[in-house]
Amino acid sequence: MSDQEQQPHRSGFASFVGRPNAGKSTLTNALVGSKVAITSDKPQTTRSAIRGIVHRPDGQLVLVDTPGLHRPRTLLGERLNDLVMTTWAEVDVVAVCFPSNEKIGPGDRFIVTELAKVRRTTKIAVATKTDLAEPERIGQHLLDIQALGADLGFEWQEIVPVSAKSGDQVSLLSDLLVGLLPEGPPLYPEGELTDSPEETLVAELVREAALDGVRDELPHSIAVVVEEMGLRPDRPADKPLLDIHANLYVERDSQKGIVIGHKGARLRQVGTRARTQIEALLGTPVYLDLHVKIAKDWQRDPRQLRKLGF
Ligand SMILES: Nc1nc2c(ncn2[C@@H]2O[C@H](COP(=O)(O)OP(=O)(O)OP(=O)(O)O)[C@@H](O)[C@H]2O)c(=O)[nH]1
Repeated sequence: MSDQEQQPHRSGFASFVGRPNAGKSTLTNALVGSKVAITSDKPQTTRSAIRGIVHRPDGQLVLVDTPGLHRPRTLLGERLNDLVMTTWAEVDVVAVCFPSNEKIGPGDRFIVTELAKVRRTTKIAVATKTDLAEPERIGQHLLDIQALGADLGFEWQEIVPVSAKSGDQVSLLSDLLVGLLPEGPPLYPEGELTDSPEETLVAELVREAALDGVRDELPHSIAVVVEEMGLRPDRPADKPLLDIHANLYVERDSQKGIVIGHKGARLRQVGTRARTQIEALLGTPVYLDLHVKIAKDWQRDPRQLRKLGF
């Protein structure tokens, strides 16, 4: 037997956290090797806890993708922060992402201050987007990250520089994360990339398509709910068609106009883009029926929030 075969199998959960746009979703995708978490140039696109699963001979790493933590201003903001804190206490490892091309700021400090309160969980730091920074700058960044931990009274278990774009150090990060998990058998069947319901993934892809190119204030006001999803009956086995009916919720009439566009042109683009992504994900031709609805001030209304799945 080689050394590798004698190693115990490990399994557990890790969560990437960090301020908006820190590169958490992209890193999740790079580790899992398939598009399961959405990415966007717009901050705060990750709302649901979508998990990607890394299957390896020596371990299984379940990645829990949480929303960004930020100072709450609405009821939705508070719910999101609660969700984040609960997740941190439940997972084995929290990996805080600090983009290498940006200085550590008050947003990072806020997150790490909150994380420091969660005692049990192993904390590591990831310097993301190293392809966007010079080596000297990365060196300083790593020192700053270490100092931030020390300042808040703890030591990072690891500090790892990574580029999800170029793939540099991604497999090292995978090794480190698996090494930090407890011994145990796989938690999910092999081949499973995510345990989120397909509806959640579909809703996220529609939301991603709807966010593309819209004004900065709009992203926070869009929610997508998949009302119905199923294979169309009476289709030949070799020509399946998946029917998806989804509602795209905005808060105000003016936002509805923006999403729909002139004579519906923008909504058609959103539909086409989302459909292409969903087909690629599920491997089935899709008929996507998309409607825009107004849920007035849904971010502040508990009943609306529950209906929209928060
Ligand atoms: N050059 C480069 N860009 C990256 C890298 N990782 C992420 N990005 C880009 O940074 C932006 C934000 O990445 P995301 O993965 O969506 O960031 P996030 O932290 O999940 O963002 P939120 O969901 O808003 O919290 C996207 O435009 C990515 O393409 C990287 O390693 N190198």
